[in-house]
Amino acid sequence: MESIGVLLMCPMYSYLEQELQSRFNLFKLWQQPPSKITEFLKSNQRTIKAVVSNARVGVDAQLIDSLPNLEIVASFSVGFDKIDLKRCEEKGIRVTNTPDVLTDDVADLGIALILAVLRKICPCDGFVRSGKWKDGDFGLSTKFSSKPVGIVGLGRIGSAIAKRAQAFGCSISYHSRTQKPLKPYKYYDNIVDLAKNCSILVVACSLTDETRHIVNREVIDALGPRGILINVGRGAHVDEPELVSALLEGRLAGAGLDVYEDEPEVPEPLLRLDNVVLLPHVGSDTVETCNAMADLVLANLEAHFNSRPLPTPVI
Ligand SMILES: O=CC(=O)O
Repeated sequence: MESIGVLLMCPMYSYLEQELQSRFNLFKLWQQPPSKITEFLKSNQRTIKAVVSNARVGVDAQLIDSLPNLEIVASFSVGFDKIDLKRCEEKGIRVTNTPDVLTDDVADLGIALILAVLRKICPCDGFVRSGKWKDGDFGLSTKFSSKPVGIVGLGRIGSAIAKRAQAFGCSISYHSRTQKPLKPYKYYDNIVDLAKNCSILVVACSLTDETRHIVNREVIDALGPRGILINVGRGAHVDEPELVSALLEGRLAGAGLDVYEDEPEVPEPLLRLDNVVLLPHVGSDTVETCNAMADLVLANLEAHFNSRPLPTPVI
């Protein structure tokens, strides 16, 4: 394996980097000066047979075209919306991701965001630290248990969020492309109707052309001034300027966001709102899960180069 060239797109979890380094001929793209990247790719194009990407960086058609011996793209992420799947398919390049191992963490964080927004965890923490508690009580927040929760996308992560929210006594409904006959939750074929009928809307679907900006002004207005929006999917699921104006105008009660349209940029007005909880895209970032994701990336590469079936193929 030491002779197989693997191109790592950006700095990643150190354990993964070390293991790739010890098993393959590892190239680190970000260590090349931008003006030298074309030359670097040209001089190593014969050796590089695999690319390791992640949710933030992906792999575009230009890079794929510049690596004629590329056989596999292994993403250190469950989402593959930044990988040009069409180009990979055209060229017979395999693509893998890291599903299942991160489901619990992302679902846990979804629930944490709901609780943080409704129970005002961050402002409460600030209240204690600033010493304001000595001047009086904090005030009231909003109950989570038994609230109606609407989930956009009832895949692995959406289902795990549903299960957790059920344990809080919440009624669960969902919107997805097709109804899931085995799921005991109310289905809406229209996201606006889902938003009208819940007070917590959680986005947990994958990003596709159909789900880009699926949460638009109409959906936000259907959720209404007592509703909150939670996004653990992708920033581009939400029309961000519409979300910002709804929050500023009081047309939405709050939001808990782990993802943004233009990461790491976060719309500036959100930084001043205390009914919004902002996380830096850390849904799966626990030691346990990152170890498991790294092992899955390595297992996919090893399987591919030993002509075994891929553990978690996308294509
Ligand atoms: O966003 C994170 C992932 O896709 O794994």
